Amino acid sequence: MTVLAIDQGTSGTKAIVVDPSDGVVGIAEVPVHPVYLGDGGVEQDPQELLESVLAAGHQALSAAGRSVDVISLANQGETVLAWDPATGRPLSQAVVWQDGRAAGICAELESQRELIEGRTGLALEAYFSAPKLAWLRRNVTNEGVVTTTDAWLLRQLTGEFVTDVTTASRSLVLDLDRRTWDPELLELFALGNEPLPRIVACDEVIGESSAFGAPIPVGGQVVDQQAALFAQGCLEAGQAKCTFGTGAFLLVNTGETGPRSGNGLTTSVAWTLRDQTAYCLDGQVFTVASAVRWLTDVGLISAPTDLDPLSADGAGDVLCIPALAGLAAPWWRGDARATFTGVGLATTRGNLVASVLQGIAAQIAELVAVVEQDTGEPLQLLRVDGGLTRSKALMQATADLCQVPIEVYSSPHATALGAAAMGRLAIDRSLSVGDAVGTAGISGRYQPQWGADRAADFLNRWHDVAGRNLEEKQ
Ligand SMILES: O=P(O)(O)OC[C@H](O)CO
Repeated sequence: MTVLAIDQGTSGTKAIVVDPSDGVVGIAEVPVHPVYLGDGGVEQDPQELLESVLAAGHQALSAAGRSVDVISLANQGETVLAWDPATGRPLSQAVVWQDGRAAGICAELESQRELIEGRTGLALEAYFSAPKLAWLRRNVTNEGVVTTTDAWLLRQLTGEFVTDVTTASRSLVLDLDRRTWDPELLELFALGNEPLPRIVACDEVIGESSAFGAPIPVGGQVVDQQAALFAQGCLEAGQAKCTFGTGAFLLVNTGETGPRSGNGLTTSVAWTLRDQTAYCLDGQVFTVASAVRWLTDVGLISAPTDLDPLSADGAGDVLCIPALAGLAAPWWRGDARATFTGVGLATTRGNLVASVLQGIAAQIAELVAVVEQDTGEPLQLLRVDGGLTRSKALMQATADLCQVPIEVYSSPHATALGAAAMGRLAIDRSLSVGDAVGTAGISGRYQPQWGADRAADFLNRWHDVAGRNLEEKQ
């Protein structure tokens, strides 16, 4: 069964054609261009998203030179828009997951925090989709429907009005244990009268698409992070992956139950496959490739390939909290901003670059510590994927500060491969979940080179600076 898997991400859309015996036989990538507004807004042009999906799909298919049996779609998770259900025409810009403008809507619901967080497993934060949907209704339009981008793209491809259960679990209006829309929460966000997409499993065939020629079934729909967790073969409780993309996203499989984190992580549906649901705990670093793009924009590096040579001499006395778009789990301070401390006349460009990489790794180490607290088990191994795993300096800093061995996934297409495996499960009911994923190849390993004391000392100092930074903002 050959699959066209499309990974519609924040900075681009990737499409791959995967054949079970020949592997990836066609690849195409089309960039998309988020616009960073001064007020914390981050928007995308929905038409650009759709065109990128169509262009990447067509290009991958023509590179592969063969037909496919199913089309799969991984999506950004929390990016939303308003659109006309009759025509599919967008009625707003897409409001991107990094957009902080719905923070006021969350603040208004402060007294309901416990109820919302307990029922959804999430944090009452503008990052998730329902506050953004409410923001669109209040500030942009009362017309049409408001949904996450997957529901709109799937409508464009198939004519169906659906979202998958993993995407719904990133909304703040899903009852996580029942996996149904929650009327009480919808009322709280003033979304009670909105038509909502039907929630489907990740391995459901939702319809057919003629967007790429002859009609092809569409099945295998999932949030991009969950797709990568699946591709990395994290099928057992306790197995974890971190994807280094626009942000970094650490997910740990928790098995058939969705335990609520007492420590600031969030809980989502990892997938529903073969009528079985798996859950995951997840923590986020909002800016990783975004931080590297910022380093490029301000002229500290000319391209991501400069990261390793420039940071070779280390950060010196410089400590960086790279909170360029706020701090996510476990702090949940969207208002935080980046700081550099310890900068002196002898500080070099390389010290600043190294401090940003260390700051990213420190945030991941904070997440690992919370995962260990929540699960009561030390993490044995962290599997990683995503473009920035090419930075050996960043991977080594992550191994050093997390004090965990790291294995780098051998393919640069983890997310698309995860969606493709779900697509195969959708059209081949005899295929098992384990056989659909196969064995993850490893292209690199990193062992911690720092001792535990050195890592703890660094993290204590880093944590103090982060804490002072947050106090000053209060
Ligand atoms: O577009 P990516 O790959 O950076 O991932 C987006 C995240 O899933 C947002 O939560």
